Amino acid sequence: MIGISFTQASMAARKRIALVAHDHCKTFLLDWAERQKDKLAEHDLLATGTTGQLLHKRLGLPVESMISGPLGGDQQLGARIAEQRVDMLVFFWDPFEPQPHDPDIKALLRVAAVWNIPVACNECSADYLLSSPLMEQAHSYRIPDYPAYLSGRR
Ligand SMILES: O=C(CO)COP(=O)(O)O
Repeated sequence: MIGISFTQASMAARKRIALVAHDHCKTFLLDWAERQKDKLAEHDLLATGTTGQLLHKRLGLPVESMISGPLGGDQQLGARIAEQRVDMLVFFWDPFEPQPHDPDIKALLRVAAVWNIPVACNECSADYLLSSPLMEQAHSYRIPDYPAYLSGRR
């Protein structure tokens, strides 16, 4: 990435996990979340609108819900990532159906890559993430050095 320098940030042991699923993938996410409930309960959960409502109903855990995805929820989560208020994204996006808010979805996935947060796009990768020893410990990771970026923008 030209013109961007990086710095180290600390990710706390307790993660802020964003959970999102498109309609045809919601059952997969809900079943996965129920299976992983004990692990998820150790972290803070947030989600797009419908996904959050369904997760709360299924798990009985607190879930901070944004607006529904097609109405701007993906963008809300993207903004939280840019503000370093989300540590991890589990997004079961639908590989078989076009979505009306595709630009928002791309933007969410892009900003997650920019800020170097772990992303799982399906059940198997989500299992790999949750089974990482890093889930239970604070660790440092690389993020864009925004003050350095800004001082170079003269
Ligand atoms: O569309 C979504 C993500 O792009 C998900 O939104 P909902 O959780 O509101 O269905």
